[in-house]
Amino acid sequence: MAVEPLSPQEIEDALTGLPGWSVADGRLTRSYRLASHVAAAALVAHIAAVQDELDHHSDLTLGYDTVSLSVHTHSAGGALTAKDFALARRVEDIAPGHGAH
Ligand SMILES: C[C@H](O)[C@H](O)[C@H]1CNC2=NC(N)=NC(=O)C2=N1
Repeated sequence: MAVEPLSPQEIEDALTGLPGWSVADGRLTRSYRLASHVAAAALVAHIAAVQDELDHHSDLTLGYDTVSLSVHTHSAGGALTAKDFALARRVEDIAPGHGAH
């Protein structure tokens, strides 16, 4: 399925519904802080499952007590698309259950 790049206005509008997320170097990105390394690793595993479900994958980085995501859409030439924002919204849904903030 072809997925279209979002316009700058569409990106701005989508970001207003995603506090904590920003666009850096053309990628949609957010970092979370967790209570421990194991808690952070559990969030990574949960995000990985969501990404497989959506068939859309971020660069996902595990730190000591942090998890960072950075995503754009390869199949749209690296543009930001609705798929990136759909993933961000799903991650926002699950992150609080891991104590992420
Ligand atoms: C074949 C498979 O559907 C594609 O490779 C998917 C997998 N995950 C993906 N993730 C991201 N971020 N962009 C893509 O274009 C993409 N394409």
